[in-house]
Amino acid sequence: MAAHPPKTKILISENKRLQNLKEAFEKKYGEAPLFYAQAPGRVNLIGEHIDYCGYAVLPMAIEQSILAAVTVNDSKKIHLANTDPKYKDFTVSSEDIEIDKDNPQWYYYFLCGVKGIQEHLGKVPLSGMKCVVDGTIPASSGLSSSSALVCCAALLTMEANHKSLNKVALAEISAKCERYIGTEGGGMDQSISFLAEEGTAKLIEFHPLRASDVRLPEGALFVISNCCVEMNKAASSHFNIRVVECRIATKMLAKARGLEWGRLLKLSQVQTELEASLEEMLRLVAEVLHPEPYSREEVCKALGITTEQLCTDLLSPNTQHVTQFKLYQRARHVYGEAARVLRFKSVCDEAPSAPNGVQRLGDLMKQSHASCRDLYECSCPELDQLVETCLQSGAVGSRLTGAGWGGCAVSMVPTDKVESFLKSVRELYYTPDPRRAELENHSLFVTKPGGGAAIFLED
Ligand SMILES: Nc1ncnc2c1ncn2[C@@H]1O[C@H](COP(=O)(O)OP(=O)(O)O)[C@@H](O)[C@H]1O
Ligand SMILES: CC(=O)N[C@H]1[C@@H](OP(=O)(O)O)O[C@H](CO)[C@H](O)[C@@H]1O
Repeated sequence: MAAHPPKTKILISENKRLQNLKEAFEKKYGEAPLFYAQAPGRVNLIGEHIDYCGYAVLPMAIEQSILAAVTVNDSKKIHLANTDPKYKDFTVSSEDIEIDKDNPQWYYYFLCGVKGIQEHLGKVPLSGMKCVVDGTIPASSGLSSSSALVCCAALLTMEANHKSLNKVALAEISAKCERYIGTEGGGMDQSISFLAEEGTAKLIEFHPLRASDVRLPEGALFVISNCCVEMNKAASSHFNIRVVECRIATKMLAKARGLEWGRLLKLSQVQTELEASLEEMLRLVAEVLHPEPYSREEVCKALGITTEQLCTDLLSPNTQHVTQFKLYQRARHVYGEAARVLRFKSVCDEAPSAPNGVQRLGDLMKQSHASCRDLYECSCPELDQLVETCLQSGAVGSRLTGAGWGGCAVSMVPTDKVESFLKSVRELYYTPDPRRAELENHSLFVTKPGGGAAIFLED
């Protein structure tokens, strides 16, 4: 049976962040926290925009996290505050949780987690809670700050209501309930936030959800750098447009091969039904789809559906305006990237010192970035410039990580070159631009695989 998130006793006075949070909580509510919950962000090493197509991804948790201090009462009110003054206080009745997709405020992410647990427990009345949230994950930068917040809220709601669930169940509930905010993500972020273990990256596979250890090569470290452009997924339609394009491509490929296309939703399902290899799927894309964008009319004609059916069955609420769909490019990216994840994993599975291991992984990262940039079009000029700078500065591989359109790159750097790499990226990317220079402290750092979500009690 899958394990439950750890519950650890901790000396608050020996942990600066917990100590500061405890003081903020006491100042805000005039009482001491009962317990703390923490959920980490993640960096995805390879496998971008393929989790929602059903394909395996390869992330690791990072040290940065969402941490919350909590007390419980019988008021049925949930009071939320944040250590960052830009996130305003909010109070809501636990019997009346509504999430406004058109206005993705920070507390709605929190309430996604609460609502997910409430529904799982069968709409039982929830305890009242007072919470202060403290986050160290740069927001809207591809390191999963939103999912860490959702996971933290789900975990603390379980604890506040004296219930417990295993990590897999919590990850599945959190992936499902984050969709209340409107983005149709695939579950990578919530899965690694709960299933991460210190010292190892994970191959996360779906249907059923499972995680296996991936031993990273000796002699290289992973460095995160933020291009300093933010992109909020829920406040724009970029992300859901890609989800919808993949859904339409699924239907078109399935119909062309005589499958029951009406019930298929993910590109991986077409592969499973055809019992084909990923290489064969890439050939199928080239045979069936054309590189020119598809109009709505062409999609409707090919599938034999009306525009109304396209809008209600295939488009999401925030993609109703889209008129063109790049099906060929998106499907090629997905099948190609799914194959790169498997190659990355098999290189890692070879002996840690296998010949050219680091170089081969670096090449896969470079190919992944090129595919995200050119086929999936989820990069941006600043992120491309940063990836180039990282390669010039000594990285063996570098790529955007997370949703993209801004945010972070992850680079693999030979351990003995890390110092010169950091110096060079600082000089070439951050120092010349005053805004970037100001953000550099939290924007350029070495990262190692961290542990998953946990509850802390004061010792
Ligand atoms: N420390 C935090 N406190 C409160 N809300 C946060 C915090 N960090 C992130 N968020 C919420 O998550 C949103 C970012 O979500 P999103 O754009 O999906 O980015 P990411 O890629 O980091 O998940 C922020 O706009 C904010 O509402
Ligand atoms: C919550 C959510 O929607 N997260 C999705 C998003 O991550 P981030 O916005 O980087 O957290 O983009 C990646 C792209 O690989 C995955 O699809 C993931 O599921």
